[in-house]
Amino acid sequence: MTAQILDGKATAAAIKSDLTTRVEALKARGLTPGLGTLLVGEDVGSQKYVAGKHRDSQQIGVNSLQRELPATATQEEIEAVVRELNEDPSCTGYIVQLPLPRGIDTNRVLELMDPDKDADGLHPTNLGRLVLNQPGPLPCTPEGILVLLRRYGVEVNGAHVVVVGRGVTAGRPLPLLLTRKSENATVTQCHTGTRDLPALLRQADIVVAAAGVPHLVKPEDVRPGAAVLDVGVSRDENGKIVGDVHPGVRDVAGWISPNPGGVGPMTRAQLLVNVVEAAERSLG
Ligand SMILES: Nc1nc(=O)c2c([nH]1)NC[C@@H]1CN(c3ccc(C(=O)N[C@@H](CCC(=O)O)C(=O)O)cc3)C=[N+]21
Repeated sequence: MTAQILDGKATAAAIKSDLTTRVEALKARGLTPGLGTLLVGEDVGSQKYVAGKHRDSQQIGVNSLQRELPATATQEEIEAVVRELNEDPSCTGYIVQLPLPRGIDTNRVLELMDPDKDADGLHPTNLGRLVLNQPGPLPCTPEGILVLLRRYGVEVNGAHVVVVGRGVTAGRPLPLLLTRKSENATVTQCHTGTRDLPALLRQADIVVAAAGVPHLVKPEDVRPGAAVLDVGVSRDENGKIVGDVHPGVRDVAGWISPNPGGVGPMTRAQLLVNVVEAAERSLG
């Protein structure tokens, strides 16, 4: 069997086309949404993602506000930019690209953000809203994964989803989304402390690999016909992306998200959804 491709690039393009109409409507009401990014340091991967986010924004008519600080920036300098973005009315949503340099208190920076401008859905208030089933911006990678599964008709209701990884942007919030009544999945969360990962993977209808370990999920660990989503963004010595899913999984799985071209573009699309929705909410 060769897996059906969960095409994140095409799905993201469809989402962006829908958002273009909504941005035009906002502009007609006098509000042009603006996406801010704060990038601290010179990490090549982070620079690429941030550049991609601004390219996407421009495509749908959203303004870009790019803020950059050197890796040597202090806590106070970073917090000053966050305050500036909170107060700037032309910035309707923004993200602080993670990770921040060592020595910076990331949680203090994230808590300082205006939760209503939190385009990542990672502010403690918004993660709290998610736990409490209250409306708010959703974390982009988990929501992007759900939208991709929905678009390709992968059954989530009643499915056993095995999530590998417990990072704040993907692995930890994803089970919160999947176990809402509206999605109704059963989730097993695995991580580096999991005793027999292959045994759990083999039970999964859907595998989400978000551990950041190259080729962690092997073909022999995947149930034939399962859906496999690759969130991994490790890089090899040439700077090429290496996912958490072994390429051989393609011959076993029923659905697979390519990497690049799968979850990454969906993450970026959901970021724009959050920016547009925040702007819509601000107009009431
Ligand atoms: N505050 C914050 N929010 C994030 O959402 C966030 C973050 N920090 N830090 C780092 C991770 C990683 N991440 C990616 C986004 C898009 C692609 C993406 O679009 N990748 C392209 C390929 C890009 C390439 O080839 O280099 C693709 O998959 O097709 C990848 C990775 C967001 N992150």
